[in-house]
Amino acid sequence: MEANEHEHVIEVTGLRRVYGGGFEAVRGIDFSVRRGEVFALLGTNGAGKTSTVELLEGLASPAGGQVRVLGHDPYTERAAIRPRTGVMLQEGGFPSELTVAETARMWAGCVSGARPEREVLALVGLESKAGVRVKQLSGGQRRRLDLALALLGDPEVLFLDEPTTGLDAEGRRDTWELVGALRDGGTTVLLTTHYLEEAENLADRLAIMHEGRIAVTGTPAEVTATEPSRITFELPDGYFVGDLPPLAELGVSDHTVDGRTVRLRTRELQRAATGLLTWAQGAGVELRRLDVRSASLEEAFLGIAKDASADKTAPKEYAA
Ligand SMILES: Nc1ncnc2c1ncn2[C@@H]1O[C@H](COP(=O)(O)OP(=O)(O)OP(=O)(O)O)[C@@H](O)[C@H]1O
Repeated sequence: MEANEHEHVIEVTGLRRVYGGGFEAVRGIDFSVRRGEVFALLGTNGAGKTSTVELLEGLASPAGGQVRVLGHDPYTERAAIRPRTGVMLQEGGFPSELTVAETARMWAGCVSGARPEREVLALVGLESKAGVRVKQLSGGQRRRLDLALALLGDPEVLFLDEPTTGLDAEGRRDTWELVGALRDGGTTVLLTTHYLEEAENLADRLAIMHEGRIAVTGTPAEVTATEPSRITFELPDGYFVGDLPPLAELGVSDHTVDGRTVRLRTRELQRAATGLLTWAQGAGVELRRLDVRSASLEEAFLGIAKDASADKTAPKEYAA
């Protein structure tokens, strides 16, 4: 098939997953992932990320709705898509007595057209550990081995379930670089993560799940824009909050005062900051400890999780 960057490689509509005891872990979700995109699924603990990814990987069948991966149903047409996808599970569960190279070789035997194991071990920085038994690897090195195995088939679509859990800061950066390079090479990546910084760094688009539903979908910038920005400063000596220009007219939605420290929240950051600085200049005063910042993905995440608990009916979505 001709590579088309607008092609939806993953399409999920009305997807539901119900476990044996009747618990509905995924409650009708919709999203799509374009070719060559990195898409992150974020969420609170137990939000339903792994339950969703398992449906995309064809490991279980949905209780309702539909999944298409590369145009196929991953459960009933597993044979068609398996050679074109790579899966990194949360727990690889490989025999701990085998060495790293033996594990890769064993796994390569299950993958049609597998790359040489040395090549994938080099990609994840494990070539020097080829002769080491899996049980002697650190937790982070095991995650890297899991990733190497997912790359053996040179997949078009890569599923990464918490790829950097247990990695130190350097290992995490290395994995981000590798995922970035894979994306640049045209690989479509769907990942779950608990690290908001990871999603901010890697994801072209993301969805935040909460209690089986998607609360918001969009680019990291679109999602952070759902939360107000903040301006913090110290009141100049001899001034009170009442001396500032009317805050509502500057687009400030609320403010708090703690001693001399004033904290403003606004969805119109430029207008509020300009108004405040113009006032300070006019008054000939300095706003000490001035800090102006957009919401981080973490603030948006916390705000969305809180809102989603209060209102389960209206997911926010931005243009794909
Ligand atoms: N086999 C199962 N039987 C019954 N309930 C399950 C089963 N597996 C998961 N669940 C429940 O489904 C919900 C979603 O779990 P899931 O593992 O998909 O969440 P998650 O978003 O991946 O969480 P985490 O971030 O903690 O890994 C949780 O409430 C979990 O307890």
